[in-house]
Amino acid sequence: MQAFTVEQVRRLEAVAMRVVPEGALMQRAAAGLAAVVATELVRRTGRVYGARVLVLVGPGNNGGDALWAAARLARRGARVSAVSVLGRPHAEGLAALLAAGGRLLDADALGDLARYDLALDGVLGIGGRPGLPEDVAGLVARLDAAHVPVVAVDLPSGVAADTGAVPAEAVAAAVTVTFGVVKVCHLLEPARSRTGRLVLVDIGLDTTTETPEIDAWDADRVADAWPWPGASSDKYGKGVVGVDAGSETYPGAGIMATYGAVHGGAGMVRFLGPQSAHPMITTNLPDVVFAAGRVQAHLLGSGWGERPDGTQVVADAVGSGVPGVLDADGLGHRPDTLPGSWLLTPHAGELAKLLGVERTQVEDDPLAAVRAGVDKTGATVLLKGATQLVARPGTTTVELAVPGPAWTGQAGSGDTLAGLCAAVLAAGRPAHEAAVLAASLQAVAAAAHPGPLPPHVLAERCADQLGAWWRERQP
Ligand SMILES: NC(=O)C1=CN([C@@H]2O[C@H](COP(=O)(O)OP(=O)(O)OC[C@H]3O[C@@H](n4cnc5c(N)ncnc54)[C@H](OP(=O)(O)O)[C@@H]3O)[C@@H](O)[C@H]2O)[C@@H](O)CC1
Ligand SMILES: [K+]
Repeated sequence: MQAFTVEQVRRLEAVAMRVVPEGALMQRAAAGLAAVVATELVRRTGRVYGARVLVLVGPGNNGGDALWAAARLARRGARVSAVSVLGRPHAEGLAALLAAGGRLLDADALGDLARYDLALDGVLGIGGRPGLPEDVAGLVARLDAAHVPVVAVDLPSGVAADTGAVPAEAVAAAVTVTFGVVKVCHLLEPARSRTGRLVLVDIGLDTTTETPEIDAWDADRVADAWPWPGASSDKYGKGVVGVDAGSETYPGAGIMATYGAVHGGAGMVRFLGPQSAHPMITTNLPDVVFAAGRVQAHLLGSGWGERPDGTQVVADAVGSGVPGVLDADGLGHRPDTLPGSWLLTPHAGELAKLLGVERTQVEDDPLAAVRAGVDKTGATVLLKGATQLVARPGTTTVELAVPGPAWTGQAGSGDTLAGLCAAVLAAGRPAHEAAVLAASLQAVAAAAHPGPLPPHVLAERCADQLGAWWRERQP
């Protein structure tokens, strides 16, 4: 699934408008919206005829879409009330609703909101600035308190369309019906959670002229793209990972990174971290070797803490010409520039530090931040967190890993994820693919189990997930 910016949508719309009659795009949008709302009404109440629908109407075309859709529902017998909450409503849309038997009510004449079966949020669309005026926010809160499900038109009003930020009040929708293309806010938290179930209505926009802002992966694509070993693969074909992670202070990070590399399918793992981790690794992962030698991907930095020789270790690994993953404390030891074959795996705080900005700046616009990480370092960057984003040199498109359950945000998850990334990297995949495959595998495995599970146990579930995918793909 691909997502686009508001500016791109406006360009696509302008191109389409040259070949379709005036108003045609809005009619396509309204027809698709009405069909989704009708299905939703039947699912929730068993009927469209007689169902009560409240339409919140803003001043722009978003309100126009809502009104034209509401007119279609009114013609099918729904009892539709519209309330103009901001500016002047779309004139033709309002006329169509009134002609179809709908009503326009004052905001103070809405009565008990609990009697509405569903509300349509047509307040703001892609022309909206984040946040809602106080009285609109109040009405939205009352609908929420009355448990009235909201279908958002194009996007939940109040969210930032291009970043997914929710800096102030915003609608929380059960369903969002969007038109033409998916927008960034539908895919990135915190706006993603306010989008509910997303339905894309085709209005005939040709997206091939635009570079997508986001390329979002799903589980099937991950399974198809996984570097499955061939019949003649040996351990070098699958890839050897060299793990220099953990420290005497934080031996666990090295152990968990090793769990990730082993369960991510590495052909062999060399553990080059602290001595104190050896007994635990020997007991639980006896296939791991402790001798230095040929590796096809490095993993450095997780749990290093203070590491006096860190800069030299990173420089030597980068200088070897082999790709690698640089995680956590290792990020502070990176050289000025890195090749794109190296993957940095910061969380928001670490990326903020790398960029010399406040953490909130990364959280408010993660797309811009992850791209800035690439510009600053030359490397491929995986920004870890509630939404996991991968940016790389040479393209503005940011890849989005399959999202996982919130409980995976725990100490040690990042170490095992770094190990999973290194396993895919060692199998010969480019850094951006290693990042998105590994992050997605961890998320899918977590979603398949009632967590929370400790990170090293989740690493084992990742291997189970790979096994399940493998079996599904056998003839
Ligand atoms: N593009 C397409 O392909 C198609 C698009 N379609 C539909 O059009 C929608 C976009 O319509 P749109 O451009 O009229 O903008 P929309 O969001 O309705 O409202 C802008 C108005 O709101 C106001 N305003 C903004 N923020 C505010 C705030 N926080 N608080 C208060 N006021 C605020 C703003 O005021 P101003 O900025 O002038 O101050 C302006 O008056 C799109 O989402 C989709 O539903 C479909 O029909 C099919 C084809
Ligand atoms: K809306």
